[in-house]
Amino acid sequence: MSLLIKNGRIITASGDQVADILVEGETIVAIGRNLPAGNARVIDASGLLVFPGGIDPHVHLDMPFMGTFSSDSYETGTRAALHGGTTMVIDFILQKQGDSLRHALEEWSARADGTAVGDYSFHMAVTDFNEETKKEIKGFVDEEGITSFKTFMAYKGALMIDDRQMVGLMEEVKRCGGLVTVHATNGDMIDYLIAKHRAEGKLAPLYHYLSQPEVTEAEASERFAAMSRYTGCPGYIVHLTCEGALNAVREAAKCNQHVFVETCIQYLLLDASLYEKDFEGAKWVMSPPLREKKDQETLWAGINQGLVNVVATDHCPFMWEQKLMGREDFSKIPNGHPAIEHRFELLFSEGVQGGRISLNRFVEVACTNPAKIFGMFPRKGTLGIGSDADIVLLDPNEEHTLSAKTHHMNVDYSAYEGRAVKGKVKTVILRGQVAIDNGECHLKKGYGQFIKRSKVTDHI
Ligand SMILES: NC(=O)NCCC(=O)O
Ligand SMILES: [Zn+2]
Ligand SMILES: [Zn+2]
Repeated sequence: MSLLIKNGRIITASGDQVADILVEGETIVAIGRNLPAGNARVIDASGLLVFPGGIDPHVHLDMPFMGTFSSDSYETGTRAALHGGTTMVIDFILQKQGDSLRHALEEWSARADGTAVGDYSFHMAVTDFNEETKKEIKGFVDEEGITSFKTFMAYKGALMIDDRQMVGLMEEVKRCGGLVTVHATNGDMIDYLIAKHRAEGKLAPLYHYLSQPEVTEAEASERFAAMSRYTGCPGYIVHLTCEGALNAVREAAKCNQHVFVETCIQYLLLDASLYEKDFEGAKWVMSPPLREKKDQETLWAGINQGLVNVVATDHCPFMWEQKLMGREDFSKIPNGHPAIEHRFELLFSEGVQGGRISLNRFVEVACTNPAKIFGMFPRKGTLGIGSDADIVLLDPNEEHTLSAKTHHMNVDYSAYEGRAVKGKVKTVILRGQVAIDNGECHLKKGYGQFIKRSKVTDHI
């Protein structure tokens, strides 16, 4: 099937032009003025912005975590993502401590294969690095197209690895041509503070926040950057939230290191005052927690300074019933919040319409950098001849309000209830197929493809 998208304002990380895009099958074959339609279905994009499909490289779908599962499946999560202009996500496989990486891959593939509506890939989370795990890394990079390895410096006793394992993993990942990503907070310090608050009977969601002060993130980010510098392994810090942690990266950048930074939409827009709402604060219990207004300013500036490379979501939704598991004890509230559907529009509304970032910068952090850093560019993350036809048409002037009553995520509350947004995704195309049009999804469960990624050494 052919598609001709006519007269849209096409925005890439470096371009801005009014033109047409011709799609044949799954691929963009021409971009120019007054392209002939031939037999193609014509989509009029006059007055609309035309972006590459959004890529959210940090989501948790159907994930076993804290005694329950995140509530969006690959079907509901990727469909909701498409509604909001995100055509591809990268999820996390979690190795069980004492078990193999391969086994975890099989378990995750069984949940995702044939169910995703949008495209997806996996990061491999290494929670137990040993001689056996070490032997598996090369096969993931060379054969599976899974080239990024996630680590946790927190969640002590569950997912956390120590520095000995981190350095060993980094050496092996560098040798194989991959990238190590990290949840960078000091797990021992947090473990101590959680125990202290519980012993003092301080059990409300507010104490989740007070158990993870800024210093826990700044210290771990600095330590991670030092280990990345020593081993020469490219690093990527996920969900960075605060000034102290970004300053650690600023120092690392002076050494010309590859330490990439991701923040998430919630850390740009929401702040820790939400934890003062008694148990309702559980809606925003996530790790790291929301921070202060001054951190939001630092993160927006970090985007413009090129220090913050990616804006993701860390989408990890739980039903209110699941959040109630921590009614009597903040440490039992499943960590995470729902956002996969809203990242693209919120970043456009608050970032571009709010005058904080340019249109090109918007595309860079929401589409292009995730594709480049994770080895999918230029197939994904841009609008170019030969790229996958993953295309978003957005009306910059349409205003709407976010609500659990209208969202498509499988979760019964909205972390952004009542929030006004200026800019609405109207049409989404995924690999040449119209996925979303006027609020309706036209793709079936199983259309989403697993996307193999290239070695990091091929593109850094
Ligand atoms: N972030 C969060 O609170 N939940 C998901 C797991 C993680 O990314 O740490
Ligand atoms: Zn994390
Ligand atoms: Zn996460």
